Amino acid sequence: MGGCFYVQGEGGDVQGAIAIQNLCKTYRGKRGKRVTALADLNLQVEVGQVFGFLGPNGAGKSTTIKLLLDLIRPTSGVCRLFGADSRDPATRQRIGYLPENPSFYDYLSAEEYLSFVGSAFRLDRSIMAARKGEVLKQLGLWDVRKRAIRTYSKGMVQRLGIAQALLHDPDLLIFDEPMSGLDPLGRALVKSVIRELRQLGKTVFFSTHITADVEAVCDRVGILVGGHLRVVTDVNKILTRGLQGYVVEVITDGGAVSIAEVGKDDLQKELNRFWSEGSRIERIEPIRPDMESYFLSVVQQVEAP
Ligand SMILES: Nc1ncnc2c1ncn2[C@@H]1O[C@H](COP(=O)(O)OP(=O)(O)OP(=O)(O)O)[C@@H](O)[C@H]1O
Repeated sequence: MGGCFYVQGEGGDVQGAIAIQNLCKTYRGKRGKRVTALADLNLQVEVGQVFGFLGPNGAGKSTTIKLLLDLIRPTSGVCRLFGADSRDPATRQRIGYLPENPSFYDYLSAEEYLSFVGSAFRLDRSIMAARKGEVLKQLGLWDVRKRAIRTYSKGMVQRLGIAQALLHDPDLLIFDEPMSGLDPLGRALVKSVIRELRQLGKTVFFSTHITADVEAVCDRVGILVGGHLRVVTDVNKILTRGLQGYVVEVITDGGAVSIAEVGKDDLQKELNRFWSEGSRIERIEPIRPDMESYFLSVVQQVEAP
């Protein structure tokens, strides 16, 4: 098993929003058995990036996030948030956090719960009122704001989890599987919230095992497998490299639709042939590896004997 592969061409702020150095976490499992959840993690996330932390189940994603938030202690290593030690409680003021399985005081309404969160962050009364309205509307919870949380669906609870993370207008959002439990509408909503956060210059770090979500919203991706960070790269670099060929759809002289796969060096030759046969070119699409095939290839490399 090799080390982490940092793809060339990345620079930026030395401190960054997140800087993780030599982070290790070993749990004591059943009968004192040691479980190495994270092995020597080094990772930097720049200010303003949307970073997808991708990995299969049990890869160590939640462990990393809990370490970043000082909810658990590392076996060794350090995490820095905007240059400050993540164990410093003052860093919390700049972070919004969505846990993996959010659960709230469910006898409260969303509005009451957000007031509780706002007071924990010592938000000024008028700012709190304005922010509560903004995030409730942003997450589609305005109409149900006075209902007890226990009457909410799973997706509504998840969206409230994101609303409470945004309430104090933090600079860094750390979301543990933000799209989990959401229907397609909810997923689209959360993706648009993440894009809005990027436009505001916020940094978003979120864990997921859903490759399409990384493809849809992330600037950068880190792939974690079995506690080891395997790759950190720009999402665009994965999506634009490795052209394998083209799908060409043509309408023949006789009006029939024909779809052909053409090798990446044969496009011009094949187009000339179609034209000479009197066919009309309807569609040309490049065939490239998507995030899913890239992710699978990284995981399979690790699993290969
Ligand atoms: N409190 C704990 N005690 C013992 N082992 C633990 C504990 N928490 C996590 N682990 C183990 O550490 C490893 C990493 O778990 P972690 O929850 O960080 O992974 P994950 O990538 O978030 O997984 P998932 O996508 O399933 O949530 C797993 O083998 C898990 O069983």
